[in-house]
Amino acid sequence: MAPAAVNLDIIPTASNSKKRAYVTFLAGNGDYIKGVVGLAKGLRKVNSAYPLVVVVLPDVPEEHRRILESQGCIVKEIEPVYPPESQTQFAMAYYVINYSKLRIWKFVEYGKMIYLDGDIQVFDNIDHLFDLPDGHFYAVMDCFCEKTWSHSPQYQIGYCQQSPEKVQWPADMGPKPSLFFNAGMFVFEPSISTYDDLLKTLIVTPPTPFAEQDFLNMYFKDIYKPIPLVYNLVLAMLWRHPENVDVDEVKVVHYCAAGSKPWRYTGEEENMQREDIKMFVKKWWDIYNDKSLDCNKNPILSASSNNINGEMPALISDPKVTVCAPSAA
Ligand SMILES: O=c1ccn([C@@H]2O[C@H](COP(=O)(O)OP(=O)(O)O)[C@@H](O)[C@H]2O)c(=O)[nH]1
Ligand SMILES: OC[C@H]1O[C@H](O[C@@H]2[C@@H](O)[C@H](O)[C@@H](O)[C@H](O)[C@@H]2O)[C@H](O)[C@@H](O)[C@H]1O
Ligand SMILES: [Mn+2]
Repeated sequence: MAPAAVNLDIIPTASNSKKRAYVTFLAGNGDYIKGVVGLAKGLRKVNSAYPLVVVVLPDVPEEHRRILESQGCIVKEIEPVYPPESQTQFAMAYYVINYSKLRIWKFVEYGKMIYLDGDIQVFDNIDHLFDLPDGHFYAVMDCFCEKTWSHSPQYQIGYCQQSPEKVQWPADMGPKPSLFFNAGMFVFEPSISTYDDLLKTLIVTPPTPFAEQDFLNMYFKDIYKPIPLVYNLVLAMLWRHPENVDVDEVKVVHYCAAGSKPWRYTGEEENMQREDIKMFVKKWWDIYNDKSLDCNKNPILSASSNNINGEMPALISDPKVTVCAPSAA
């Protein structure tokens, strides 16, 4: 049995009435912009009530920032955060830029935020996660079975927290490691004191292969609470732990398996010809290509609050036209 996740049916409503937002991260002038545009459209499709803040590094071209703004995103530039110098090899060389995610703790104009990687898509509304009680760090448990984990003792002995009964943690390997989350999706509360402490701690923490993911796991291990994997389906779960996955229940998909990023998908890599993978890649493209989900800053819509009849303008109820400013923005 996998460790019990928080039961989302019985969560009390958080008292926190401060602003809320989704936040994602964009670096470079490559094709991740497509991922973020897809995400913005996906959040709109499921009627999320909260805006998407896109944190960009200075190397994101002006043109890409304009595209994001035209999609209704709030673009905020941040300075990169670099890890201390070391000889460590990251699981992927580009993970070095991911420490910049730590800057999002600075956004205290928001009481609570949900971080989503740019290679994530939402297929169902997850706004209710903002109501989770304060004081914890919520995320989905990761899987240790893919080759990117080959540096770890877990991988070497075939242990995965997703099916801990298959290979038990051996007593002679010391205490069982704490639960480990995937850092592509998490619910957190911005805080200046946490932000300052994160950066101070980073300076004295040697980098490890999963970069900021390892660091966040270490930093938040005492307040981490797992949430069900429907909130961040790491695609490798489909072939590593199929008994844990109900494809029809999945709300959030994380295209992190090698070869699965929809905008780079060729179908050639291992597992990429699976029907479930092809279905999720197609579903991503359907959202990305759906023109009715483009943010349409139509002046008629923005005049709606002045409507003299006190009625909703016809356009608002027209399903082909999308209001881009979320109601709670
Ligand atoms: O060239 C890049 C590489 C990464 N990212 C951002 O960093 C996140 C983490 O990288 P990625 O999702 O590729 O890692 P994975 O989840 O596949 O391990 C991405 O989702 C993007 O939000 C980016 O903007 N540009
Ligand atoms: O910088 C570290 C990165 O680590 C994560 O990568 C994943 C992914 O690469 C899979 O291929 C692995 O199998 C999986 O376990 C691993 O966690 C996050 O998704 C990403 O947002 C980022 O934090
Ligand atoms: Mn990712």
